[in-house]
Amino acid sequence: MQISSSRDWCQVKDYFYKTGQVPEQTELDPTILQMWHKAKAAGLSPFTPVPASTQQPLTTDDIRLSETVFPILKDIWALFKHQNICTFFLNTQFKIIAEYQNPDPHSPYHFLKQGQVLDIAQFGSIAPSCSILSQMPIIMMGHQHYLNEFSDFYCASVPVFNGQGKILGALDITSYREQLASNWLRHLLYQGYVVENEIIKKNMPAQHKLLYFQHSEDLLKTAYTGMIEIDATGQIQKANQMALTLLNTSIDQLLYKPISNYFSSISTLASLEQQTQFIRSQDEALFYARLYTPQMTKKTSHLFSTSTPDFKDIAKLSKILHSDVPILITGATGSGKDHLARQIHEFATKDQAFISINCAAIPEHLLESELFGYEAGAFTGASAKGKRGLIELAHQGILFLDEIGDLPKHLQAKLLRVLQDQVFYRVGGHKPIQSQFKLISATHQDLLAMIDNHDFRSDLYYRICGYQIELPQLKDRPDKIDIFKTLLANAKIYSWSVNVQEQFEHYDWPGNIRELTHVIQLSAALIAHDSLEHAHLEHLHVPQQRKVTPQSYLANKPQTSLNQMTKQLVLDILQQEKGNISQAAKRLNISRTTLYKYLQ
Ligand SMILES: Nc1ncnc2c1ncn2[C@@H]1O[C@H](COP(=O)(O)OP(=O)(O)OP(=O)(O)O)[C@@H](O)[C@H]1O
Repeated sequence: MQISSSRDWCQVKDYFYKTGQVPEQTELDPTILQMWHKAKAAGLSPFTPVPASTQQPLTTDDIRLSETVFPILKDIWALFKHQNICTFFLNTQFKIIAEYQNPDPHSPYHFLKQGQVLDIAQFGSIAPSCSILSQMPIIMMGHQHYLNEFSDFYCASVPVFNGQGKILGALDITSYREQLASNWLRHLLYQGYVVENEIIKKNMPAQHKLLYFQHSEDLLKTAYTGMIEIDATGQIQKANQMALTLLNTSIDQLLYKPISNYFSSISTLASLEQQTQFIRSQDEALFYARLYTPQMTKKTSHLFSTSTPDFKDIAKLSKILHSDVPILITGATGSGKDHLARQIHEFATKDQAFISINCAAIPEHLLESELFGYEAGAFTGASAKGKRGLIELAHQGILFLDEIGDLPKHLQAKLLRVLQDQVFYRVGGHKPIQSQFKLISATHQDLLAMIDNHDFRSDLYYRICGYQIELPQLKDRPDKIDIFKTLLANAKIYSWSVNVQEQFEHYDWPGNIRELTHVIQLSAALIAHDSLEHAHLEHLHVPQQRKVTPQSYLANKPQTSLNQMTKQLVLDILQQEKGNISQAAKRLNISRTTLYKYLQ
């Protein structure tokens, strides 16, 4: 049967629903037909409505897999975003473990959210579940979806494997409008290879090696390379899909066999480590080949982390934020998370609101009303007029959630809903309020460990961590001398001795930039001229022979810890100011609160 219109399709589906068969000669991919059968067996009719979206938490395995998948979804989205697509990865339990799309509350893809399970019994035939079941790439157009509600959707999907024949899930591109899905499929096939190769490389034991081979030398280092993982005895442990195609074999035939069974001319594997050479397969095909011991990339527990954080490139971070990708800044206390968030804001959006809140600093019972606001009379002591919350105030601006790891669990759930729907309710309110903001979050805590301990929601983690930047300790920062000089200049110190710089370089700075700031402020308050000759950092550990003559204010004091030293300085200044806290704080160029902290 030639199906040309929507009406024809409705008739076909109706006939199928009544008889369990499609009219004779209907052109329908057998895999899709199989899915229709499954949907019907589960009690679905083409008229069954799409269920309301519900998200399940991600498991640790899901999180690890999405670590690899997420950057690839970002690339796919960047390439096809003008076609108004949504792209996602569905695991073998049919759960979306990562997605990328425009954060529009009215988007037709509102049900394609991370954590959503798209099982056949509720959603009928969709491309990625078809790919998972058939282990084949697929395009599903309009009415080929079993549910009529999906008849405007066009989708392409490819399966992704783990190098040992096991399917991990499917990459998908979905669009609400008719598009050239075959273009997507070509790109998805390429990205499917990228994911598979990454997974093989990431999970490879240190003593294993990777054989890359291809007919063309140009393809050897691309995603299209054949890749075989070999253990120390030369036995095959894994092979990617391209290797199977090139050798015209199946994974079962290849696994755990000696590599020499497949390549007759491999005499010494070691020579392939030096340079690219020709090797010959059993059926006499010639390949360019090279053996690699991949650099073990340091396994970080953080997702989407930049390998070399680009501190100077605030412009880049600002661009990322303005493409609606939320940024998560991690790093130890005092490493400059708050400072960086403000710099990102200042770079491009000075005239937009920057609303910041430290989730650890506000008592738990006040945090909800601070964030979400409240209606008049919402609770005892509430203002008669009600109050707008910070989320509302951040509309069209930036919301900075500092110490997000300290957000209580019930507020994590509430925040998640705002991030998903951009709509929230004030405490005691019933009117939905819209707020669209860019999100920067920061924490010194290991959120993945918190997820494992059920202290932080994995779905929220994914919402806030579109791009992660980890600020290292001050002592490890490549630009630490620049920071040192900037802070000295801020304190109007324009010259200093070599010794001062050495002290700076030898000390560990456990309190990071905050500690350095305080030390410099103290030094500035205590020096007579604007040159730091011997400084008040002198007590820090510096090789003995390089010390200058002790002339400083603290020269005769015994060596002690930085905190004790700072406290001593504060006490001395306080004494000189006859106990006047304000005067002492002013002279030390620190706040009264900071001064009190030193006195504790
Ligand atoms: N790149 C920088 N250049 C100059 N000063 C900086 C820089 N980064 C941070 N600072 C200064 O260091 C101090 C601590 O920085 P900040 O408050 O941003 O750290 P933090 O990581 O947010 O700390 P915490 O986790 O304790 O909140 C601030 O006084 C800040 O102005």
